[in-house]
Amino acid sequence: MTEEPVLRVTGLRREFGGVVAVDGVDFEIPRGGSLAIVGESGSGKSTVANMVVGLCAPTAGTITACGRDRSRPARSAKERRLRGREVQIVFQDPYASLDPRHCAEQTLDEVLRLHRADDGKQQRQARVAELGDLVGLDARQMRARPRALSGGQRQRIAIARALAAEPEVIILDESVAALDVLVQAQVLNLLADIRERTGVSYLLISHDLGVVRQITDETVVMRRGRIIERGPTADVLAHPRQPYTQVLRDSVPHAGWKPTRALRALTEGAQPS
Ligand SMILES: Nc1ncnc2c1ncn2[C@@H]1O[C@H](COP(=O)(O)OP(=O)(O)OP(=O)(O)O)[C@@H](O)[C@H]1O
Repeated sequence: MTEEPVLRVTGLRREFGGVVAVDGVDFEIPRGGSLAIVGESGSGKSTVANMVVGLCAPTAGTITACGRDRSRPARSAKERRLRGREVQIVFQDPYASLDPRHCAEQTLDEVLRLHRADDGKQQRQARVAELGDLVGLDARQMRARPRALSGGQRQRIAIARALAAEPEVIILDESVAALDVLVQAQVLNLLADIRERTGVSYLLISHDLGVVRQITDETVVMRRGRIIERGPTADVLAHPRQPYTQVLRDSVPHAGWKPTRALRALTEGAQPS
């Protein structure tokens, strides 16, 4: 018997007024797996992420995490807590999502109070130290306010905060997009290492195929709210079947990069040939 996927999404749809942002999206992530959603700006990636984590309700379709349905808003604080142990999200800008008055220790302690209510102060302190170690923050950094830390260090706190709830799935919504290349590489290594050590699954939202290549097993490509291509990440990147995916791949900026005619056609709404 095959194991139940940790996350399954079927027929997902979201409308905003007259705009269909997401239309008939299906995918699943096996336990410990890592799936990327790629696509140009406005293709519906973040709307899918927000529906999975529960920030936005689907117009239609189902979302199941750890075998439990989460397609409709949670009806109680207990249900919200339970869902928080299934799926967490890390956004692009940790500065906006971290409380500027709290150091990492306080931020993590707050999550532990919520999700490990039976633990005493000492157990929580030990767990906070463990989480700091896991994301590579030293004692000084754990006691500093967010504004005294670098972007990479702040993003490590955001990752530790997501891990504190011991979720089965972490959504990484452009989580390394704002970091410079060197720090981005360090955080990507860290994420790969965490997956190996904890068995957590990732749903990675990214427009950067270089990032996708490094930490995902499978990729789906979205265009105008629909999935147009899917497969193992290495195959999708090496042998894209859709012209759109080819254009996405070929337009990854590098030294001396100039937009191709196909990319210009795409951004102007025409079908690339
Ligand atoms: N709250 C909202 N109200 C109205 N329209 C929305 C809302 N959120 C998203 N949309 C629309 O839904 C579509 C998909 O947006 P979404 O943010 O999911 O795309 P994306 O692929 O994540 O883009 P980006 O990479 O730029 O973040 C867009 O046309 C967007 O304008």
